[in-house]
Amino acid sequence: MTDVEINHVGKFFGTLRALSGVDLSMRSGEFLAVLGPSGCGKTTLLRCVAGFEQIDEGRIALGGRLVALPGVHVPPHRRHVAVVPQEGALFPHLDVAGNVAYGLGRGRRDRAARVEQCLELVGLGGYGRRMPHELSGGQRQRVAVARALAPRPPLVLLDEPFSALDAALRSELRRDVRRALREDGATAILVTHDQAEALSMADRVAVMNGGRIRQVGTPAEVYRHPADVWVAGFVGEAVIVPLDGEAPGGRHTSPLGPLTLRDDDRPWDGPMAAVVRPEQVLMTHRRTPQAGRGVPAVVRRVDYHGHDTLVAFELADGTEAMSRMVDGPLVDYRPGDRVFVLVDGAVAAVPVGETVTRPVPSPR
Ligand SMILES: Nc1ncnc2c1ncn2[C@@H]1O[C@H](COP(=O)(O)OP(=O)(O)OP(=O)(O)O)[C@@H](O)[C@H]1O
Repeated sequence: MTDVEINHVGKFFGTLRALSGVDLSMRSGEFLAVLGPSGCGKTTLLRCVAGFEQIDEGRIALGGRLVALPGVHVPPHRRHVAVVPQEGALFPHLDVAGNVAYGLGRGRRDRAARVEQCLELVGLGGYGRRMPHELSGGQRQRVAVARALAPRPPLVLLDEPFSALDAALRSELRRDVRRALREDGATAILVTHDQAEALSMADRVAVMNGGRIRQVGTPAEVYRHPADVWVAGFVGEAVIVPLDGEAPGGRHTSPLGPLTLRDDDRPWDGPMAAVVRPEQVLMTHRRTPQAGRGVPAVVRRVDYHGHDTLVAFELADGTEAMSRMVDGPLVDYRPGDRVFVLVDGAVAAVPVGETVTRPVPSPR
């Protein structure tokens, strides 16, 4: 296990600034997801931590040891870091056990036992004699994770390791990999553009855009208290409702009806907006007592997802928004239906501007 300190790291590719003032602090055993859209710099950040790229600004320390500083660069093999790439890249001529044993010293007495233990951690106990071409894509990724864990690296870096897999396999593998890392006590950084993956796996999520960290927090913090409108929209679906800018808290009127703001203590500087999550929008066909104050709307689109349904609707003033409801017999909406909507519970208030507004909290 190791702790990670990334201070004000900057990285250029020629004139392109790929990373800018990146600050991140992780405690030993923590699982951090770096979440951001394509091209935001997350792989570059991972490569700087692994030692595959040199940094131009700032510093990186792993386990209290300085490994990167402009002009100072500890090479990857001396950083004690394991990387699980997008597609496992197993050695095709070695069997599963040979792949997993690859990073273990030849003389290790517990070699075979450790290999089997790692295979069991990833749910592949007994697969040691199979060749990589005899495995499914998901099984190959599991072997890649087992291979990374085998030498007990203090830090494991995962670069979109599930992106090539189908949805059902992905969620199963996420759970198993999360458990394996936890049981092994590894500190881990996962890079992903998939918000569900980041929120479901990580202890904390660092949301990145344009080479900068926009917010760091627990999954619930970044979802419920996004730092700004951009983070709100990237981490889950959001209906953004401009606020009038008068009062710092309390109740606000909006096209969606009255809104109660959650972040009452938040400084109110510049234009602000409310972030309404679709699951907070209740929808009924009739004005029930619960939706007595409901606002009339017309259903425009219905996206059925099995476990839930996302209904897009339009208010009288043309505002478009969404309601998410758990699938059930009462969920029966069609485009053109006249309905009533109501926002249930408090909502976050966020600055509209593109600036970073929250300090990066330390995990300690
Ligand atoms: N070796 C390189 N040379 C020049 N530019 C690069 C290099 N590697 C990355 N970049 C650029 O740096 C920026 C960040 O790239 P990076 O791969 O870190 O993004 P990312 O968030 O991981 O994206 P993706 O999810 O698509 O992999 C991009 O604009 C990319 O084109």
